[in-house]
Amino acid sequence: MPEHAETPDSPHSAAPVDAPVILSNAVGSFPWSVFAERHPALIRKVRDAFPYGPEQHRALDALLKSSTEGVIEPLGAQAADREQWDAWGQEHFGRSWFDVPFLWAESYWYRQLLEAVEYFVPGPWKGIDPFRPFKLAELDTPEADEELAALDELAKRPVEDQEQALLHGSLWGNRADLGFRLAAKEGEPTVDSPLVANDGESLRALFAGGTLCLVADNAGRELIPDLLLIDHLLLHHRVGRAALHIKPYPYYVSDATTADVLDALRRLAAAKGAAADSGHRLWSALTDGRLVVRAHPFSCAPLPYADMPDDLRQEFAEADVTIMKGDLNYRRLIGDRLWPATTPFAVPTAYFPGPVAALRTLKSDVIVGLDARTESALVAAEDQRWRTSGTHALIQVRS
Ligand SMILES: O=P(O)(O)OC[C@@]1(O)O[C@H](CO)[C@@H](O)[C@@H]1O
Repeated sequence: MPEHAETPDSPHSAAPVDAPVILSNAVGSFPWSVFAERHPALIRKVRDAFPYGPEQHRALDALLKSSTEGVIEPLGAQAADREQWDAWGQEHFGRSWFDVPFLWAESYWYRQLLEAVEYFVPGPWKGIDPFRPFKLAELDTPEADEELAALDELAKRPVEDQEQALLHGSLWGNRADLGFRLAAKEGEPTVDSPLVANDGESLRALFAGGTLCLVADNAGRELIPDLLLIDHLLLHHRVGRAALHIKPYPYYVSDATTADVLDALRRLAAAKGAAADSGHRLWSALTDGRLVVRAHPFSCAPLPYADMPDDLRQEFAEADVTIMKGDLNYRRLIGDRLWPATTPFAVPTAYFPGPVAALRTLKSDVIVGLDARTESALVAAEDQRWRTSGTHALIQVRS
């Protein structure tokens, strides 16, 4: 068993339980680097982006110290979601951040970051998203302009080709979330390599005029292609209705919230040509209810989807297909465990209440559904770096 994993299962987990849960305590491992390197860099970035007062700086200092060399503390008694977090994992309080499940620890770290900047505290900073400047900056780049302008050419191609291109746009839009970029070396990642698993055709076969749930990941240059894909599917009656699941509050740096959806829609509507047309159609779809935005509290839970509450389970059960975007949703979908990479995708997703697809670039150790040849070729070329480099991607489906 790898050093940074443990077999005892979380008391919450209803998922198959054979594979060890990932921890962060092996120095030099990917999860270790998130706590030891990525989080301190993120705190620096957030401090630089806002003129926070002395109390907030002190709280950020305390979080940095606790999460690198201290232990996990409960939320303050005044926090409205304290009971919720106790229920989600009070057994982890008092332990080192590195010694509890990586998924739980990372989620709770983001909750504590919001506490430090007073995001939930009544007062002037309430509701100020510490990541918003970075998300907005992404929408205002020459690359974003080019991507939107390319839609005019795409609109001239056959509808099938458009769908294929928009699906891949949504997939590769996941490549560079801000947390990832904080860790990546200059210029990385750049290549769209062949997919390591590609169930794209099976996914497209599930677009049969019913309901799509798209569980979004990052704002900015990932959310825009997600919205363009939804617009295309609605326009061509490939789906009749879409539910876009976003986060109820800022999370994992660049994860999309309602405010980010609105920024993306405004960005589209203010563009020219086909991009603006999409923006206006999406606006109408929201107005007439063909597109709904959902911000379920479980979207920010530190747990796998195997533990989802009944109302969410019901919603996914009623969809023709649920698309899970991104790396974190993948970890939550299959469980943040060191599965053998050749485990069939259908095994850890067997609990999911309806057809489910993952669109993900590979940015953490977790993976299933590879054929043995693909895994050997990746290992021969890159040792284990392919798991976390963000240069590989997959589409996996369980119908
Ligand atoms: O979910 P996303 O945006 O694709 O990726 C999130 C991520 O950058 O954050 C986690 C580590 O901090 C990993 O799951 C992954 O590397």
